Amino acid sequence: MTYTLPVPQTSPKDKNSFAYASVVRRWPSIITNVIDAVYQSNALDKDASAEKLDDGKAIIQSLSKLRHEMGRDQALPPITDNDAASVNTYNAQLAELEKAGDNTWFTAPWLYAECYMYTRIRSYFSNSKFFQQFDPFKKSKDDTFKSSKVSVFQLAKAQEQLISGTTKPTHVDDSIEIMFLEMLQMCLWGNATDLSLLVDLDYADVQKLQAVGKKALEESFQKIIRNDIPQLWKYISTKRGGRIDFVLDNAGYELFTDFILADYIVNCTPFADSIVFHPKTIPWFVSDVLPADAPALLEQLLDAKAFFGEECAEVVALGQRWSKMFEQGVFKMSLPADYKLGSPSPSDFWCTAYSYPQMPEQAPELVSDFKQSNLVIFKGDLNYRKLTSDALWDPTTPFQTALGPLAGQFPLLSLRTNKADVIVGLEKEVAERMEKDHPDYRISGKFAVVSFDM
Ligand SMILES: O=P(O)(O)OC[C@@]1(O)O[C@H](CO)[C@@H](O)[C@@H]1O
Repeated sequence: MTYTLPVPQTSPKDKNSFAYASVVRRWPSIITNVIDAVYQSNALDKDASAEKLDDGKAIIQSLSKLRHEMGRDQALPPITDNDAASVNTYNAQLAELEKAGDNTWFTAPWLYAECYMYTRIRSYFSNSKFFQQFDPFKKSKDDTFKSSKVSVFQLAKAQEQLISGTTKPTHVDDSIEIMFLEMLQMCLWGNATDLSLLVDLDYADVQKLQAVGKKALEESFQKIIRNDIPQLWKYISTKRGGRIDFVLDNAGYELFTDFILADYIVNCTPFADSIVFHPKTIPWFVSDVLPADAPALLEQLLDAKAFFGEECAEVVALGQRWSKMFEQGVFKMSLPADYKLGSPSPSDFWCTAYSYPQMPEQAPELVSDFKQSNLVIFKGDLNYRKLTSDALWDPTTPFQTALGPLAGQFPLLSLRTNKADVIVGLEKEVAERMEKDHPDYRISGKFAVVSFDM
């Protein structure tokens, strides 16, 4: 049966919302950056044929038109993409929005319009001749990962110490519980610094959010305003063997922290023997992981000196161990590294505008697959927005209520730093205190929630 959401979704119609600020300020600047990436690609390719240069110019023209449309709050036209299967779902949803008169940039639900924007941007590349596999965000992903050098080196050293000489335990003790908690936190805060947010943060903020020392983690523990780790621990500590899935978020530093946690789980706990990582199928929300981003990260670690500009034996060792784990199938990406962007695949659902309560109806094969997993970890803000339908729930609404028909389907954990209006699962007293003391707690990226359902 089709799920009917009991509350409205967030919308830029509310001028006080983060959704509104994002449509006004962030999206145009993201489109400008894509234009710049295409321009640079043409400018740097000294051997480019006139045909390729014209191809790039046509994309730039379409992108400028898109930005103009947005600024004028025009109606969203149906998307035409020669390849992408998900385009039909966008156009069907758009037809429904049109009936309700909510089919312009400032009247469509924020989640729909944002997913639509990335799919529209993708369509220009997909329909081009020379830019079909071009990721306009690749350079910014790499640049930001480079600037995370301090935390990357620190984590690599700690990880090598932790893992070398460890044999995989068969039973659980207090030290595993303490370390597991720290690892989850490290991975959670790895989400704080995604690229689309960098529009609003300065470099010092980013460094602070990436701090991984013991003291920093203790401080950030206080900032987890809903914390289901005790419930998660009760469940996961009984698991032996099998697999855990990560529905990924950002490439670079966040993916590095995902690999650290995954490495720890398979080598230092009995909770799973293998990990499956789920990337996106098209360039998405600026910094989301594409299939090719995982091998690229391994290469960057293997050649740490060239990439980070400094030797670090532990970083290289991590690159070597993780490469081996991929070869052995202990780590696995759900799409191959040579996946052709946008081509039909079982992962199409991730780049639709559907929320996850619609997963049982729209992607039943994903639900069946996840039922085989010990735990599915959803990383980041966008996954949280989709888990909760990006709706205007009262903050004290139970997470399970917001999950709708997804609740109880498979064990799931959301690790999310708060970067959007939606929030659920808070105690009344916490919600009131946050509203009073930190009115921007939903969007600043400085607070987080860890939510679990099984
Ligand atoms: O999923 P992520 O990387 O944690 O966050 C995605 C994000 O940066 O993009 C949206 C705004 O454009 C917000 O939901 C959120 O702030």
